[in-house]
Amino acid sequence: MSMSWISSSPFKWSLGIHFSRLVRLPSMDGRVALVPWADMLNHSCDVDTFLDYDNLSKEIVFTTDRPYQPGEQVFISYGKKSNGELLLSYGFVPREGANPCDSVELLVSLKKSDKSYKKKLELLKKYGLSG
Ligand SMILES: C[S@@+](CC[C@H](N)C(=O)[O-])C[C@H]1O[C@@H](n2cnc3c(N)ncnc32)[C@H](O)[C@@H]1O
Repeated sequence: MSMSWISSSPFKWSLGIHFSRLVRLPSMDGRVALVPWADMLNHSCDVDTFLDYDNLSKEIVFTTDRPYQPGEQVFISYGKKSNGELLLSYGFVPREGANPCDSVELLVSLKKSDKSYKKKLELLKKYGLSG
């Protein structure tokens, strides 16, 4: 299918808007929405605030984990994501040590020709590290 009717700049802009501003709604099976006022909220690893769809009021509701003072910046959690996930999805990384959810994925491969193949495989399975 030809995509020549889409010029690349508006397309990239739309993708950027979509990926940096969409909100996942837990009570709607993780469906996503663009919520105009919510796109101003920055992420903090220290808060447990979230947005969700309220079926009773038919509104998007913002729930905070504590009271806020007038003028104080209100943060939201974009989810328990590693620094790599935050960088790829939102283009920023929390300062060093600020993200308790940071993790690194390690891919371990095992060759069948390895003389300890069986033993290593057993151990990987035992500790839930085998795919
Ligand atoms: C939903 S928007 C948040 C509002 C945005 N800061 C603004 O000025 O409109 C998401 C973007 O805000 C920025 N952002 C959010 N939280 C941040 C943080 N803790 N540190 C640095 N940049 C952050 C990132 O560029 C991210 O892609």
